[in-house]
Amino acid sequence: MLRIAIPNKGTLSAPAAQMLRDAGYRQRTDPKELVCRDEANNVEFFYLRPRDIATYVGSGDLDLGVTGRDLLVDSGVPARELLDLGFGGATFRWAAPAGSLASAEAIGGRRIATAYPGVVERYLDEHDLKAEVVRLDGAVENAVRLGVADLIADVVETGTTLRQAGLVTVGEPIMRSSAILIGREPAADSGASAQLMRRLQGVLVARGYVMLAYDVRADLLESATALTPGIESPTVSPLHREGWVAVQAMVRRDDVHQIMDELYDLGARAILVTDISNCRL
Ligand SMILES: Nc1ncnc2c1ncn2[C@@H]1O[C@H](COP(=O)(O)OP(=O)(O)OP(=O)(O)O)[C@@H](O)[C@H]1O
Ligand SMILES: O=P(O)(O)OC[C@H]1O[C@H](OP(=O)(O)OP(=O)(O)O)[C@H](O)[C@@H]1O
Ligand SMILES: [Mg+2]
Repeated sequence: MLRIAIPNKGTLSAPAAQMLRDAGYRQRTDPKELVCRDEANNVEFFYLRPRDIATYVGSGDLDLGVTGRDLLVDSGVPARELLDLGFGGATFRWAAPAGSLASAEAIGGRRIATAYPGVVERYLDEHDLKAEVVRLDGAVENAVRLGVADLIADVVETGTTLRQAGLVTVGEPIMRSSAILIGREPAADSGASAQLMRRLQGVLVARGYVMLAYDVRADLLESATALTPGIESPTVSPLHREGWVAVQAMVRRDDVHQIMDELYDLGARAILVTDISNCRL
């Protein structure tokens, strides 16, 4: 049975469970449950703190896990990223009181508060810088005004927490994070984990694409399919009406309105958009 770690609470917990449900897996119904067996799919889910997930996967005690890229890097364990899951996006950044730090190069010799010492130390090593790392558990934005640090390194999503603490970001992001599926290094080559990956990829495609269908005059088909080339190739079927064809193709959800406008201007009609609930490409 495949054993998978899922965040039990926090930012990544609900979207991770939803993505697994969308991929056809059973998930816990009570947030207090810490284990959920999905007999039909031969998978067992363990609900753990997101920060601990890389530890369990790196040690080989669990096969796969869902965590943040920043948390995987911070842990330093021998687990690797298998798939970007497309949610939980955030940047990890330096921040300090406005005007107190000219650039990221100026962090040398300062005191840095963070809940991610592994990420900060990796940056310091790579940039040949020395600084004091003050390890905190959370609410790191308070550290500067309370005097324990000169700057912080933390997760920034909307920037609201930084602004409220009177801090501004300094330099480029240290890293860009999102929720990822992680596995052991070297990879455990199991059919069940390949199946899970295919299912999750199916959900990602279904979320990113829609199915577009329209009717168009046959002499305009080449121009129309240039706008909707699909992933492999568009499906073209004859219509009862002489000289017209029906076309079906997947298009990126973000582009669909622009493409519909262009198809309409070209002369296509009966343009319909349908959500894809899942797929295997
Ligand atoms: N707005 C956000 N705040 C915090 N983490 C976020 C945010 N958006 C995405 N993430 C990601 O979520 C993960 C951290 O998850 P979570 O917030 O559950 O952990 P935590 O801060 O250690 O736990 P908690 O806040 O529940 O004590 C990281 O990978 C981080 O990049
Ligand atoms: O840019 P924002 O949208 O404001 O989000 C980022 C903030 O949210 C998280 O804190 P969380 O609420 O998880 O508390 P914590 O610091 O105790 O982990 C993170 O640590 C930042 O403080
Ligand atoms: Mg948090």
